[in-house]
Amino acid sequence: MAAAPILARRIARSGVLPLCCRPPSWDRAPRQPPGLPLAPCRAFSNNKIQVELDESSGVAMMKFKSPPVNSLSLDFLTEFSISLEKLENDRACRGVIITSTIPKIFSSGLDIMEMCGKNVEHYGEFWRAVQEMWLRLYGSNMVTVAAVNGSSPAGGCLIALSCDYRIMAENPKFSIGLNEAQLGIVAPFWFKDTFVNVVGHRIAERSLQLGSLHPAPEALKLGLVDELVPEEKLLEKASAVMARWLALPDHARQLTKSMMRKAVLDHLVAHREEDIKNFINFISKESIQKSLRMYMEMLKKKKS
Ligand SMILES: CCCCCCC/C=C/C(=O)SCCNC(=O)CCNC(=O)[C@H](O)C(C)(C)COP(=O)(O)OP(=O)(O)OC[C@H]1O[C@@H](n2cnc3c(N)ncnc32)[C@H](O)[C@@H]1OP(=O)(O)O
Repeated sequence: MAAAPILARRIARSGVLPLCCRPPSWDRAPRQPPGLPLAPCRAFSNNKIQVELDESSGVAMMKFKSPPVNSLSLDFLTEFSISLEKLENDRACRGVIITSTIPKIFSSGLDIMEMCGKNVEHYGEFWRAVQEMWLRLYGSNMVTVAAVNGSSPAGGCLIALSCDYRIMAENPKFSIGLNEAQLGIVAPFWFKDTFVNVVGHRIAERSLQLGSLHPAPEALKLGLVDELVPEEKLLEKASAVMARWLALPDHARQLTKSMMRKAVLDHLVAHREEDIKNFINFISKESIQKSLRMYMEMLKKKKS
């Protein structure tokens, strides 16, 4: 029996406190008393995500490892939320770098198969898990850096947008954006708000209406990512950025982050059930199901 639905229900029941459930952490600087041997790396690896926490720096490396394309299935989202929760509650952890082990792909976004031909209960459970993941990531007290080492459409882009800083591999073949309109679906208001908060209203409106996927150099120009670096330098750069952000007192950075993001987080928290109903109604429409099936066929044809 699959564990994910049980875990998803467990998370859902526990409820999420955006920004964030653990106490403020200005007293949580990583502790490495001088003269002691280097603190060990603590690792936990589940099926789809691998996490390593370096206790000496307080930085966790989170790597997506769900072939072929790191699509955000219910299982993946559940694992992601649990991993974030574990790190959030770990006093040794102050920051997380998110990247992928799959060559050329950061994440292909929400798993389209989770939105095709399933029943209403499944759609509800799936959408709650999508919300949960975003509330935890966007509302995290940790410093979050996305090291985008491949293409990152739709839900993959949302993950990057929800981080504090985005570094992308400078390969023009890698693209990023909220391309939902190309699938005949609509990014929900909290995807849109997250996007607007990063790139501003005009760029977000044009990009969303066109369902654009921006090659890395264009993404940089639009401010969708903060910098581009050669792929082999991506993790080194992410660590350097992380060190700069962690040099500030946690409480000042966290309260500032909360001030910037609170309205958008509160909006979803206040309308969570309505948002789930809206998703179920939308995705259950035969016309939407047809669009998604056609899109999946198009992906398969592209291969042959
Ligand atoms: C009111 C609310 C309304 C609803 C809101 C819903 C919001 C939705 C958000 C989303 O995230 S929707 C998903 C959007 N994602 C995409 O458009 C990406 C589609 N995929 C691609 O463009 C490419 O696959 C890729 C990621 C660029 C990788 O290309 P590559 O050539 O390396 O691999 P492929 O041969 O295309 O794919 C391999 C394999 O994986 C399947 N697959 C790809 N993406 C997805 C996905 N998102 N979900 C499920 N499956 C996916 C693809 O079909 C191939 O399968 P097989 O043919 O091998 O069986």
